[in-house]
Amino acid sequence: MSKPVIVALDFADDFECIEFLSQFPKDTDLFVKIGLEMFCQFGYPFVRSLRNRGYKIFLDLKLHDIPNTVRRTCEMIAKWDVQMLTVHGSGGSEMIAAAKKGLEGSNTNLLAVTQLTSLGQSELSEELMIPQKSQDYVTHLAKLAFDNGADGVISSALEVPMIKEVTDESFLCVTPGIRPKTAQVGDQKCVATPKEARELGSDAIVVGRPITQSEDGFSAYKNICQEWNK
Ligand SMILES: O=C(O)c1cc(=O)[nH]c(=O)n1[C@@H]1O[C@H](COP(=O)(O)O)[C@@H](O)[C@H]1O
Repeated sequence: MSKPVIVALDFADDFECIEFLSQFPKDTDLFVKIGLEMFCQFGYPFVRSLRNRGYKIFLDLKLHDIPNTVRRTCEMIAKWDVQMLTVHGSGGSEMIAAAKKGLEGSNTNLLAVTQLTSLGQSELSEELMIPQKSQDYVTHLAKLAFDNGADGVISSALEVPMIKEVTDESFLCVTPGIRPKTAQVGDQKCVATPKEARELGSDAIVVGRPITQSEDGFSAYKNICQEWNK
């Protein structure tokens, strides 16, 4: 099975989103990411409607709360038949384990966010006062997630080899911050091309604006899939 290109549906309204999706032929095996922006506006009915179209869903809610609240939230999401869900790894061991417990019996992969790809070393040390080097912090959070039952992490592609080394080959590394050579980097600090991500061992890539803001979203998607799965 080819590894997925997950399309991040970060749209301001559902009409724009549905219009974007209408470019894709019905038989496209689409894997989409629903993030906070769309979920806050359209909630579960939107998730269900995309699932009913046969799309695979990465529900990117980046949960971060006390373990009890996260577990109860995950128990609810476990009924939604989504393929991936995110929590923040920095929520700690108990919170990660509680999320996994909440998802018990479902097919939802639990992914922990390590360090956001929009944060560089200076934000980490100067703003968040985290003394570790960024790479050490990421591998530490990845190991914490692994040890507490997560199925994988969200990280930069550049960090995948280190993460696989401290966890396991089967531990999923899902990587945003993907930019084909011709695309604008924008607010992302840690970027890689689809080819680089593949060579570094990513299990799936998350791509938003290079596809959703393109004149021809379907072609952009196909080109990225081609480079990724070569
Ligand atoms: O959890 C994520 O998906 C995520 C984590 C992270 O560290 N960086 C990151 O960019 N993302 C998401 O990945 C997507 C990237 O979108 P583009 O930068 O438009 O390709 C957005 O939906 C982000 O919310």
